[in-house]
Amino acid sequence: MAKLQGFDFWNNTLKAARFVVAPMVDQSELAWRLLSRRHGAQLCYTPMLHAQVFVRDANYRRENLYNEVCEEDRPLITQFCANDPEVFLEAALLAQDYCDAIDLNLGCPQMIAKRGHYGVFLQDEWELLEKMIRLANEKLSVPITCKIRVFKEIEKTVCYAQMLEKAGCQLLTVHGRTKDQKGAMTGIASWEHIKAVRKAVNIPVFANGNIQHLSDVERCIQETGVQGVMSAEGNLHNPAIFEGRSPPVWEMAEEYLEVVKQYPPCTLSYVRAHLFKLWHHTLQIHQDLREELAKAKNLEGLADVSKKLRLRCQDVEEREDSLPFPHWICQPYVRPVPKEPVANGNSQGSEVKKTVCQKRALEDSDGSPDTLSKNKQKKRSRNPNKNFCPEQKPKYIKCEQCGNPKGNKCVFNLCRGCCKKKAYKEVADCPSHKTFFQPNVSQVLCESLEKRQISVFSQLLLHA
Ligand SMILES: Cc1cc2nc3c(=O)[nH]c(=O)nc-3n(C[C@H](O)[C@H](O)[C@H](O)COP(=O)(O)O)c2cc1C
Repeated sequence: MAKLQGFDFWNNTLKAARFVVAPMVDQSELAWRLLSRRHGAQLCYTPMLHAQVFVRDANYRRENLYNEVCEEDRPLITQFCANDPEVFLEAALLAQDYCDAIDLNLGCPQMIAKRGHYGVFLQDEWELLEKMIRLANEKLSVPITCKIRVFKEIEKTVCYAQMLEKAGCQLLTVHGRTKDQKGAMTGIASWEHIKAVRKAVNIPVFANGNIQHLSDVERCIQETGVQGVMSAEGNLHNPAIFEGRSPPVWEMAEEYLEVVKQYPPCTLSYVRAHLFKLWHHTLQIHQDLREELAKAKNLEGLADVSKKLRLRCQDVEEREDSLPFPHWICQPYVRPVPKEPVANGNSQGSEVKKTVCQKRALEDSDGSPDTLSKNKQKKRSRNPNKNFCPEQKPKYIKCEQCGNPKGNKCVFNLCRGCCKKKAYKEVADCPSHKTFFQPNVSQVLCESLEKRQISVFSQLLLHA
């Protein structure tokens, strides 16, 4: 049968899915996808998989895709990060029989993506992207889709989307944030950009960003004209988001734990992370259980903590059920508003505007103290004088050979590694690096004493 394309693919294979669970590393695993589907999600993505590792490592393939195959988990899109057309194709060929489409991640803005040269860091390499998508579209039996971030300029974003469509992309997810809107500077996504892309291409478009309630989904579709809406953090904090319900957290937590048991194995750290997100608000109050949750060694341990949280909530519920937003109700995670306005002005979503969300600072941001990433905030709490401004960092004198900082008093003006090599080669000492090759006087005395003792001892033996 001929491969379905664009709207036919969306209508038939994806069954015109409107409610989509985002690809989420360590979080959109099978159990979570199944839970989300039970509560209204119509399409899910696997977490991002690394194409090169997928090709070379059979265990990685089994653990992250093959062993997760399950009838109820369709339609499913497998997402890869890749930067080489051949490798991407090879990985996609190995995955295509286990899913309904292959997605290329062009949105990841994190440091790890920068180092690995993938995700949003391919945003300017149109020729390479064109090649990757064209080859995949030609050779795969399932459609190829892309998930992108926007450029600051709407026109450039539109041209980018058109280029991807022309290369063979059959469905486009547009995350309405730029490459720099990450960590503490996440801010609001621009639906203006998404709307412009929707108008300019002839393939289905999913909008991503600013989705915290079902009302956001409906407004987004109305304002942008997209086919569907993708949620990541909104879904993690309320897996029933697409039902338009805000159930008690324990209902979702217990159902999730049941699914985990039913579909083993599920990595314990994923389960723990889900429980931390679900119970986020309650754990602000019952801080003592936070540590217990962090330290639980197995699924039963995690379930026990979850149960304790439920009992405490139910206890409080009876006494304080007049609270407008009780902490035990699934609800979005509201982050503090960044002090600086976000570059991307034209953003929508009245409810979202009130609850501006800054994403977790997973990636290193290099901003001011107001916008320090979580990692840097932790470092700052350990050392209040820590300075993250690159200009104000102390300047080190460089090793003459490799450019690393040189040892303070190194006699060769080198770093430890280079100094050791030089000292060894030249049989020379560097007291500052404690490398000694020239025997000193006491060493010589010791050695000769030792020799004398040995010879006396051997003579005694001879005469014995
Ligand atoms: C825990 C977590 C993991 C994520 N992993 C991925 C990923 O594997 N691939 C990807 O394209 N985006 C990933 N993202 C980004 C989301 O898919 C989404 O684009 C982003 O969170 C914005 O959507 P939201 O406003 O609904 O959270 C991740 C986000 C979160 C919170």
